[in-house]
Amino acid sequence: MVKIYYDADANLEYLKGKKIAVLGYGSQGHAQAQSLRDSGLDVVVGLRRGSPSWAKAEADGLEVAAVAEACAKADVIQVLLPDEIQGRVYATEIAPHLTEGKALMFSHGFNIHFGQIVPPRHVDVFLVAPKSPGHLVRRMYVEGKGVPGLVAVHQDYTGKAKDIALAYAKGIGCTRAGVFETTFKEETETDLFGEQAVLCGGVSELIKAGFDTLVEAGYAPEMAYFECLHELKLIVDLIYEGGLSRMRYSVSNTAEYGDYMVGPRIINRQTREEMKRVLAEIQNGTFARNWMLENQVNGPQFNAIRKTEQQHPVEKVGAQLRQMMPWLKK
Ligand SMILES: NC(=O)C1=CN([C@@H]2O[C@H](COP(=O)(O)OP(=O)(O)OC[C@H]3O[C@@H](n4cnc5c(N)ncnc54)[C@H](OP(=O)(O)O)[C@@H]3O)[C@@H](O)[C@H]2O)C=CC1
Ligand SMILES: CC[C@](O)(C(C)=O)C(=O)O
Ligand SMILES: [Mg+2]
Ligand SMILES: [Mg+2]
Repeated sequence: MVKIYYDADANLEYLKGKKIAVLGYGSQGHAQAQSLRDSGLDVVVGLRRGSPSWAKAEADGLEVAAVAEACAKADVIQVLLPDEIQGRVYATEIAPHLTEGKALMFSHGFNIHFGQIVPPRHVDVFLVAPKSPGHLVRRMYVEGKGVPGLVAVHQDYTGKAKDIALAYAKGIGCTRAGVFETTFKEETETDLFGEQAVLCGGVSELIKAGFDTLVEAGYAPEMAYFECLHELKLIVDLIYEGGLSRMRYSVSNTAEYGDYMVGPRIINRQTREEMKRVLAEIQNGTFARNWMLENQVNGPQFNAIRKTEQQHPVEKVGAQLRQMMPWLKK
């Protein structure tokens, strides 16, 4: 049975009097740094001098320093830089400051699990991984709620690694929703699988395939956009609140019958076989190797696909339609 920790299991005192360096001020960095600060903890954000993130963090009232400087003064170093550059920044700017008894932490186990970062024995190494995009981590914290999170300890040098990790999870609101104990291996492999097969890769392709099918059959792109993208959020909100059953309770019986008849034709045996192959490539390191190699040559394939995807007609019609819904802008 998986162990779950809530507010009462975590004590912020383990971080009181300690300095926390949050490296990066992107999706997770801005959310975690601000929430830790609002939880009464001492935070410095580590960034590239003069970068857009530096100005943002300063405007949000946070102490900011260059990465090496932040690591030098910190007791706990949270690495919220893009996964693909963590190994390089670790070697040059973080490792020299990992003196005995400090803590090195992550929100994704990629670099530790795939051996891109090998910390010294004399530090704690753990992860606190919110199961949510960063902007919602912050929004939920501000609303007095929280997103679920994962905690895993890779190295416990001080004997206090889990206590410090749970205090950190409390500082960003995760213990309000529940923090689940796991391992770096399990977090890394399930996170990669989820984002590739379902949450990002699976959903994006499903949206485009549905949209293209309707448009190619002569229906208006606006109709196709509402059916295949806009309404998805409303359906997913119902699933999020009460599972598939809640969604199926709320939609019409016609929609529910269509769901049962057609869903398995779209996500069929072949798709499930492919999912198994995708998982195997994550487990045996093929995906990680390809991603690292892609970055060694400055991401030509990644950048080209990103550009093409931004030009897809569903993005063009969506941009126009969302202008009519100004409340979506933020
Ligand atoms: N996105 C998410 O919601 C989630 C992310 N994670 C994990 O969190 C980590 C961070 O991801 P995410 O928040 O998406 O990252 P982002 O890409 O959103 O942000 C990266 C930040 O790092 C800064 N940065 C980039 N290069 C450098 C550098 N060389 N030196 C110093 N700062 C640099 C960027 O600032 P600038 O470019 O302005 O210099 C930016 O502030 C990853 O491990 C990811 O897997 C885990 C759960 C969810
Ligand atoms: C689903 C994508 C994610 O894993 C996340 C927001 O949890 C990520 O890496 O950004
Ligand atoms: Mg994730
Ligand atoms: Mg991820």
